[in-house]
Amino acid sequence: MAHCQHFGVCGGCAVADRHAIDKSALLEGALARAGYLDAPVSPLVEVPPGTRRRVDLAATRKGVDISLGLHKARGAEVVDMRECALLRPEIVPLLPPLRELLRSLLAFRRAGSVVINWLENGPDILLRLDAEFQLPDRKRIIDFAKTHDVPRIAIATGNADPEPAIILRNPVIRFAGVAVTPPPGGFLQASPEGEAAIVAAMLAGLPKLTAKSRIVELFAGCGTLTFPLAQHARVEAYEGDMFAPAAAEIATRAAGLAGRVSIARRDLHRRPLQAAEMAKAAAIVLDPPYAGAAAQMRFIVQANVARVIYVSCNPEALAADTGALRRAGYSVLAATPIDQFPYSENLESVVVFGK
Ligand SMILES: C[S@@+](CC[C@H](N)C(=O)[O-])C[C@H]1O[C@@H](n2cnc3c(N)ncnc32)[C@H](O)[C@@H]1O
Repeated sequence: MAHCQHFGVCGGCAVADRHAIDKSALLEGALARAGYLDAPVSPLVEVPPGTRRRVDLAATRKGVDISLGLHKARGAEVVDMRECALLRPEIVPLLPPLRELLRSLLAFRRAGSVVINWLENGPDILLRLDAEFQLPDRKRIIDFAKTHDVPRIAIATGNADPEPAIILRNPVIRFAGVAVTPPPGGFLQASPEGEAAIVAAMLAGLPKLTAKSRIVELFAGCGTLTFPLAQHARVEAYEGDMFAPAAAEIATRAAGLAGRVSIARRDLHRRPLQAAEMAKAAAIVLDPPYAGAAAQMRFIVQANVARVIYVSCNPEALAADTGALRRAGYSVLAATPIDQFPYSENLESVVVFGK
């Protein structure tokens, strides 16, 4: 029996047995391709199913039929999600009323998406649809939020920036005790358990620090790693998203950390941080998007900082990016594979480089 009725059709899961993919071998292979043949790879950290708090669902309308779910493994069609072994259990029961809401919206013609981030005080929802939201739409969305106790529903048409349609209360997530209100649909690690494993491996990889130590963090999102790092050193963080740095900045001030954490918006592909800007840091932590950090790596190598911690969600990008570290004389001090995406070929990992 497969773990889900949609298995084999839905693109969310590639295998029926999570252990069918050797994730430690994926990390070993990536590091070998970067030239690290005997890297010390730790045992796999398994993240339990039923813990995923973030999902980006596709929605389609064909006549009166609304489909809301993930795309098929092969093909663009949407598999109408009735169950999911990976999502936290509160999310799937929200889908039938969400389908009804979508059916009623004039802003939904043919295709859209629904991002759900399940935060500390409930689901934070972003509806991205293909027509303008009308007054009746807004009223229905407000009713939905009240009926289902949804802290915030934001809306966007096409590629426009999201705007909140209703905020019942500020949606909140805490990183190392610091309360952050992420932007609508903002990036979060997929599960609290995966996040905790990433943070633990990252903190274990820090060098000895003093009160004056400074850590440079690249691709910081809205502070998932920033605030845990700030418990150990001053952190200078950079992030390219339009809204996430402001969310982290507001949280920084509210937590009284303004002297310890700075977060700036910067497109690190177009305007990578230069070597001189990272020099004298005690460590560089980077957590790039799936495509990796190609433009940034040359300057990290030039900065010649003794410790580089690379958090990766894509072994291919990890392999491509870190060959330059090996050629510059860095060794792998620790490598932790984290199965944050069970039943899929994706792998999260934290690799600590030192010289
Ligand atoms: C894997 S996420 C990590 C975010 C954060 N470290 C966390 O754990 O939540 C990658 C981040 O890189 C950001 N990003 C993508 N392209 C970027 C670019 N060109 N410059 C800077 N940041 C970028 C994304 O917005 C996202 O926040």
